[in-house]
Amino acid sequence: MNGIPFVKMHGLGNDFVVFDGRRDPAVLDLDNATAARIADRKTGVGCDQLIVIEPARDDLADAFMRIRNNDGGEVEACGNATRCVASIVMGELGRNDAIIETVVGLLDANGLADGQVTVDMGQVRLDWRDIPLSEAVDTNHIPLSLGPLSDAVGVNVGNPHAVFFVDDAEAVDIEKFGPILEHHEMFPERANIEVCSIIGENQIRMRVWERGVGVTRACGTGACAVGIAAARRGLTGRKTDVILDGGKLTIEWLPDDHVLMTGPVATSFQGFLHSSLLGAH
Ligand SMILES: N[C@@H](CCC[C@H](N)C(=O)O)C(=O)O
Repeated sequence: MNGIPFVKMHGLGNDFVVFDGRRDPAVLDLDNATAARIADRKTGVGCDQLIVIEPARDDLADAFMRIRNNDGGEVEACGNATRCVASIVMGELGRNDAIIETVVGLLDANGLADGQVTVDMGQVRLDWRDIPLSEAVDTNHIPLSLGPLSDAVGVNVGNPHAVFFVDDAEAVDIEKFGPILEHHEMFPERANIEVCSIIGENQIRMRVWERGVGVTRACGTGACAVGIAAARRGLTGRKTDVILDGGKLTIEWLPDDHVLMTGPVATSFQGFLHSSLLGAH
């Protein structure tokens, strides 16, 4: 078969094209335009994020994971893809644990008996400079309003998130407000936008507009941000179930400020990338 092999995976419908750069060096150092062409659902393979597994840089890590959004831009974190990559690496190692390296650090992953994967997404950052925000404001009450959305909580889980609580998350036109908020001047690196409602004890319904993608069926780092935001506001405890369009993630904000995310991993199919999609590479 011609072309570069990839596997199409997803976490709760948040879908990925996963390449193995350890075996196929042609996928290392993709430029943004090439990544966007591959991720495009009309002209390419189609995915929310394009993932390249690379050799680990750190001796402690089992593999490095590079993450690009659907628009081709490289980003720091992707919770759902980390579970998928961890499941590949754990399979290779014949172990139930793996350390996945990203541009923001080392993430510990553990496979559970029921097939789900837990990832320690690292230390959460809550200072305005770290979200980052463009002004020194209380990140538990960011003064920002648009339509039915106001008073956001800022959380950085490796990547920037703004969480809005509303009475009914289903009623919000996220396609309308998401892109405006993603590009709001308050967020110098743009932001992922979560809209959520408390629907029971330690149960949160969440919808997401992802930076560099749009509406997705799930966002792992977004669910972490929502769990942390709800606990910061005193709306839930530190362990919550977050219900996304694609299903449930369990989030636990630990006393040392690390955040654990637990959820499923799925493989859709294996394919080969047509060389024309790699352009100059
Ligand atoms: N789908 C992801 C997040 C991917 C990156 C995000 N769109 C960003 O730009 O920061 C997840 O599961 O966390």
